[in-house]
Amino acid sequence: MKRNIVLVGMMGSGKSHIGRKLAQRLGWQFVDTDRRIERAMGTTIADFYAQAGEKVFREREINILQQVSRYHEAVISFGGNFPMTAATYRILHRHGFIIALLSEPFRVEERVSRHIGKRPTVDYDNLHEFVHTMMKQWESVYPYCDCVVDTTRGGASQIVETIVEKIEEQHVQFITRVKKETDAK
Ligand SMILES: Nc1ncnc2c1ncn2[C@@H]1O[C@H](COP(=O)(O)OP(=O)(O)O)[C@@H](O)[C@H]1O
Ligand SMILES: O=C(O)C1=C[C@@H](OP(=O)(O)O)[C@@H](O)[C@H](O)C1
Ligand SMILES: [Mg+2]
Repeated sequence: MKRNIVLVGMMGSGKSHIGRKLAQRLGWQFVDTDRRIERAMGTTIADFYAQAGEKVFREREINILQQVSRYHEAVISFGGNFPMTAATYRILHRHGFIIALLSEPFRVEERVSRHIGKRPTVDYDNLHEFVHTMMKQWESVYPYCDCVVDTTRGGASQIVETIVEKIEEQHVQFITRVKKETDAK
């Protein structure tokens, strides 16, 4: 039995966008680790990253994983460079159905170019090469994910339905949140 759905994968694959829509479709809560960090730190990811540095940023992401991994009925989107180590994978996999999103390089380049400055680790001067390297890194992670979904084409609603179908095909069982009487009020 799983508790939640986690979305991982390269930047620009649509984790935040699709994650929100998937949560709406399921009537679940949506958590984006970037938004959590921004709320906790009272600043943007770009500013926090610039001030605190990569090591502290990754520690924050792992800390959020520890906070949210036991949530029920939540769709949780992680950052595109979230450290997928044996230790973080164990936590993700224990409670979460892990969905990796991937898109073809041209689409990733197009999407990450929309909000320059938002993603602090992107090398915009060598974007093509940067995306290629990022894809290579993610390739080794896909085999460990419960399902991989291509988000190059199709609107969000279509991709969400593909994900729902895959979950049904795999007969994934989720522990449902115990509804309190006050929920209905
Ligand atoms: N299926 C899609 N169709 C059209 N636009 C999309 C789709 N998925 C993502 N986008 C857009 O691409 C950009 C990057 O998506 P985002 O969800 O932030 O990706 P990630 O969180 O994986 O970096 C956003 O502007 C988003 O609205
Ligand atoms: O790890 C990183 O360097 C980041 C990845 C990006 O995640 P996305 O995959 O959601 O774009 C971005 O949102 C975040 O601000 C920083
Ligand atoms: Mg995102």
